Amino acid sequence: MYVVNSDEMRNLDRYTIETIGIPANVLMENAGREVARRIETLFSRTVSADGPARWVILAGKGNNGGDGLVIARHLLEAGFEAEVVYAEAPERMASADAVAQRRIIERLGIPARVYGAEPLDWRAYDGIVDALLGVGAAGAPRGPYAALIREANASGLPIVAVDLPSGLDADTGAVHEPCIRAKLTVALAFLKRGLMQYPGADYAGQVVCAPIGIPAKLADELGVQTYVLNESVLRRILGVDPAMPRRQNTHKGTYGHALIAAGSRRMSGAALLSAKSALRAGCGLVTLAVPDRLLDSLIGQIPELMLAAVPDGGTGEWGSLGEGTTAPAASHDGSDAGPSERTIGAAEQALLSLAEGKQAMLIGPGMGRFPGDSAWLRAAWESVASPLVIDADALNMLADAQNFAAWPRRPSPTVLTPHPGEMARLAGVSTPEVQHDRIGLARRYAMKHGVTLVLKGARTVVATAAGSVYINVNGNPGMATGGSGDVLAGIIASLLAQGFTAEQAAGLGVYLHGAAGDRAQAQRRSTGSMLAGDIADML
Ligand SMILES: NC(=O)C1=CN([C@@H]2O[C@H](COP(=O)(O)OP(=O)(O)OC[C@H]3O[C@@H](n4cnc5c(N)ncnc54)[C@H](O)[C@@H]3O)[C@@H](O)[C@H]2O)[C@H](O)CC1
Ligand SMILES: [K+]
Repeated sequence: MYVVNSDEMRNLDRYTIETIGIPANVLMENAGREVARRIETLFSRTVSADGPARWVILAGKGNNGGDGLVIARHLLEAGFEAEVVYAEAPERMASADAVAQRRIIERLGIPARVYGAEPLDWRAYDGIVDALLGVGAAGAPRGPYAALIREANASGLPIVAVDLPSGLDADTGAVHEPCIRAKLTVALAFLKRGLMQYPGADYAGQVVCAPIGIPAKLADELGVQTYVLNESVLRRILGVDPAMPRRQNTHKGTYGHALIAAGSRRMSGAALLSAKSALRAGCGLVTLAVPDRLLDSLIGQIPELMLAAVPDGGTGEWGSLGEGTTAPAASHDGSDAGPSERTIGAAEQALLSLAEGKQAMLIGPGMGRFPGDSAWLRAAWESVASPLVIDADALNMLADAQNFAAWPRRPSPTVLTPHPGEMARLAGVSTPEVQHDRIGLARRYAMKHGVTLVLKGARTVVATAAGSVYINVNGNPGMATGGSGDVLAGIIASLLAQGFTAEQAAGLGVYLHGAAGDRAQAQRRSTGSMLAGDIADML
């Protein structure tokens, strides 16, 4: 359930060896035996009645290679044939523990050779163990490492990666050229971040985590704050029950009232999707505030929903503020604020008074952009007392606000739910830069701005202001469809209205959203035909 980066793994490793006193060679033995055991369970020991399956172990010069040598020994013991191919001359083994393993291999007479002397005949093998590079790798695989990776990938044989596929960046999930394409990756002691984000997750194949004797509680003690978002983490780390049981003696007021400011003439459906999802996620009441002209068209579409009209000058758009009062603008930095004062429109006043007495507010789905919107958002940012979810167009208002970093911290929770494009605008980087290190970027942004950040996309990342990160692993590509984000934003607002903290609401919300998406896929038996409304219906 813990996910570590390479620095954290090195610290855990060192602490276990030096402070706890478990010898490094014991960890290496455990690692090799655990990987061998997985191979024994998943792959046949025999190719025919009279011949054992033959595996080749590609061994690098570090401890990852040392693990590989232990694997060779255990595979032989289990009835496989095993052969070692060193990436570099064995005299160049970099660690004392790997050297010790090499001597054992030599004494046992296990066949071994150095890559490059003569061409490898890959047809002689039934499987490959990738023990070339582990968490000690730096940059793209070089020299014989790169050549071996290319040949292994081209062989078509099943590859089992030790700790992580060689060529994968353990910290980000970015892949170097070349990178092992594994069928199975056995992560040692803890999952590495790179295995949990794309494209790394694709190269890792099936991922299992094997215990090697490093006590899990050390991760907590050494400050690891990154987790896989599964039921056990929801319960034990976030302190929520995903079944959301209710006490008998409760009423709708117990579950909070959410206000959703959303929709415009061309995107009223986004507002309905958010509102429906908020209701389905369990809050007691939901009020949807829309530009006045839209209101009639929404009546009766969701009977449980309450509607509120915001003055729009007959346009059906936000921001047609109409007659307003004047407020000092000294604290406002929005690009449209006047030098000394700013007009508060009737729409803004209507919305702020609607927000009073609500337990959560969502701003953004289908809202569109309008002149002065960044300053408008800042007014909500400062005036709305309840927890706030900022989604979709409202995120772009935030991105366009001058000096968002200097906005005051909100006293109540704030959740931002960008997709990678919106995240790029918020952070002032390109979308590929966001995708290159989603966990790192999300965490830095959340900590810098004191918000809870939900960076959407396959393997959604939830990052908190305190530096915790949750990586979601459920959901499916059917959820890559218009309106899916509106559903998520509605769920999170609903959970906030019910009194969950921002961290709980974002984590549980992302998990429930993915679980509902998986149910929708199961019911439709297809990802292509899934609609966002199906996700809302499956909540
Ligand atoms: N989790 C644990 O506590 C244990 C992990 N084990 C295994 O050890 C590796 C990490 O071992 P380390 O020696 O630190 O590094 P590597 O084996 O990953 O390789 C480093 C080695 O390779 C050279 N090198 C680095 N980058 C490149 C490159 N781009 N191209 C070519 N060569 C490169 C570098 O010079 C080093 O010599 C961990 O993943 C586990 O598999 C322990 O066995 C048990 C305890
Ligand atoms: K490896």
